Amino acid sequence: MTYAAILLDIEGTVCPISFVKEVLFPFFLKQVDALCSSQDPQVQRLLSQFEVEDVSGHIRGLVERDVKDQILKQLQGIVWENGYKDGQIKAPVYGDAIKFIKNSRVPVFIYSSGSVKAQKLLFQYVEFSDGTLDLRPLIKGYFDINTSGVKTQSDSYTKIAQDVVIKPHDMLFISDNPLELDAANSAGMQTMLAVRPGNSEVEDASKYNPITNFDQL
Ligand SMILES: CSCCC(=O)C(=O)COP(=O)(O)O
Ligand SMILES: [Mg+2]
Repeated sequence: MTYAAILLDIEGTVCPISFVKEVLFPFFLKQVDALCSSQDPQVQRLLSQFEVEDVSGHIRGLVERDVKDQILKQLQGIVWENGYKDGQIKAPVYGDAIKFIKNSRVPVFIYSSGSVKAQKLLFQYVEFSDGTLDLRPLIKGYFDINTSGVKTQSDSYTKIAQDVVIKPHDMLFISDNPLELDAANSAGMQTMLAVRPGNSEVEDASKYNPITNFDQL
């Protein structure tokens, strides 16, 4: 497989799903009430876009159902920033993914449902030895549902390729989600399935070019 750029999903690909579901989401949920009474203008502007009476209940429901909602994802980025900055959160990026990003001979881009702000925080505070490692200088660009659309639609991948100024076929997208791989494939990208401990089992995984480790690239 030859490619000129690589596009990586986050959850279930470069870090475990359990980090998002058992660390990031609970951290956010604990702050929902404080968030809803925040006087911060950016937070207030985002909250006002939820056209519901029970904003706090609505937000909790979105998190519980793991809805990839643009407003929610921006609010999560704002809340997680405090957790990363005061050392409560460190991102457990897989060792093989760290090694791959460090040694990649092609530019590395990220595409996640998490906001670009949340993505940058995750790569700034990568758990490493007894401290953290900042991988941001090695990441060429970030895409989210706000910049590029939802990850299960092929148009999103067409737009990303246009933004990177590359032919879709010259980009390799790796994700744990076959629906995302189908969408990227329809846009002409090459794809691989990330198979990691704790990921949902994928029917017919062999047809998606599965890898369990970035050393296999
Ligand atoms: C950027 S870290 C937060 C991850 C997140 O909120 C999420 O929904 C994960 O989605 P992904 O597209 O990375 O599978
Ligand atoms: Mg994923």
